Amino acid sequence: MTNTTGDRIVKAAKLPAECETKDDVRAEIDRIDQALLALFAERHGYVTRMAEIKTDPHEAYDPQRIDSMIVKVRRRSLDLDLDEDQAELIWRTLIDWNVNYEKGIIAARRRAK
Ligand SMILES: C=C(O[C@@H]1C=C(C(=O)O)C=C[C@H]1O)C(=O)O
Repeated sequence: MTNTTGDRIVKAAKLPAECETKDDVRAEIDRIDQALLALFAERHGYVTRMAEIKTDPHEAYDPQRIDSMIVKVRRRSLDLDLDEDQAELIWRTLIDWNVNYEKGIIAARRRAK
């Protein structure tokens, strides 16, 4: 299911306005978190593959790629009425972790040679 801008959205069992109790809200949050986790896991598979393709630990940090991603994240947050700073913080935290993850994989592979 996608929205008008072509973004994949998770079908809500209840829309926010239809939630009458805290448990109603939490059930929907849990449903979305489950979908987010699956997407994070899928994304991580590509980050791992990227670590296999890169040959130098210094390649792990790609500032141009990161800057372009943050521009897109902030712009799409605006379109989705999400706080841009919150979105940027989430993505920078994710990317920072991935950079260190990639560095570790690349460095370990080089040591093993
Ligand atoms: C996945 C990559 O490696 C790093 C991790 C990134 C990410 O988690 O999106 C983005 C840039 C890189 O610093 C990449 O170079 O595209």
